Amino acid sequence: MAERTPWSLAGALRGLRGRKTIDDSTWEDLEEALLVADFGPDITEALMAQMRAQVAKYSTTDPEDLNRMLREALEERLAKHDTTLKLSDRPAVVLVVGVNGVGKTTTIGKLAKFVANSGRSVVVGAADTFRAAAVDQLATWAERAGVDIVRPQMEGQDPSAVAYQTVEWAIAHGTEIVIIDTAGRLQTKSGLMDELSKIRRVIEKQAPIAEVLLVLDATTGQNGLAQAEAFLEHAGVTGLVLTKLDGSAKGGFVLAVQERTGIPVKLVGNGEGIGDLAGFTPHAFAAALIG
Ligand SMILES: Nc1nc2c(ncn2[C@@H]2O[C@H](COP(=O)(O)OP(=O)(O)OP(=O)(O)O)[C@@H](O)[C@H]2O)c(=O)[nH]1
Repeated sequence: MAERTPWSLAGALRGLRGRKTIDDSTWEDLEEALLVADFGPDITEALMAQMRAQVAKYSTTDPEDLNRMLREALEERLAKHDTTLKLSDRPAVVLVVGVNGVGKTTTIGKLAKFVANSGRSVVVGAADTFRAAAVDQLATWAERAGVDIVRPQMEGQDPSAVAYQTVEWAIAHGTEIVIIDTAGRLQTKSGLMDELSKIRRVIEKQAPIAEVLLVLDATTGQNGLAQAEAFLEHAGVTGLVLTKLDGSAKGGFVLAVQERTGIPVKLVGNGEGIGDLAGFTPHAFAAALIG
């Protein structure tokens, strides 16, 4: 993550760092940079208070000190959650959920490749039977990633049946990792949540669920989070995936979303290519954020 990113605060902080001393305009610029980056008012206020207190405590006037303190404060807050993917079960079943268009299918393709690259066998399950095109799209990604796929046996098959068959297939073939795609939208919210809980129940008849990953589009920032509320309330989410960070100026959203939901960010999507997915490391992210 060393390259320049649109979500880095480095540009916004350049003016601040270019000054000889910390003054009133430093604080104004810092506050604006934090708000523009979508940290949200609460975190912005807390960070501002923390930085003012630290600057006073160490009686520094050097903007470089402030920059370093900010990076350390962000890293400390980002590291409050365990951001590692838990894939030690065999099979390790990963359920991927989220509203349509956020990048679910793309993320599954990238994740399949990411896991396969580390030498583990993978099968993906096309349990988004709601849209026929979704199955074909997932099949294309599975092929690119060089992993197996279990498709519905007929159009519109019960998604939980596909999820069940995928896990069954993995157990029969000794496949280590199972990644299941789910529909983003049904007619009603309760229909969607009933379907998800049914998928969970049938999977758990055969294997525990290792991770439920909620995919969020970083370009929509905190507004997009509202759309995902039902998943957060009912889907048993264990980790967040932030997609489209490459096209987003909202680097602060990463911290905001983690603090607001209490759920760790486990993966970050940085582009449309199959290699554009990275695990989430607070130290590296804080460094890239501050620049
Ligand atoms: N720039 C960028 N684009 C992304 C990223 N992830 C996904 N996309 C794009 O976002 C669009 C939607 O991605 P999909 O994977 O089809 O989203 P989905 O959530 O599966 O959508 P449905 O299949 O409609 O439910 C596609 O054009 C992807 O190429 C990312 O990390 N960066």
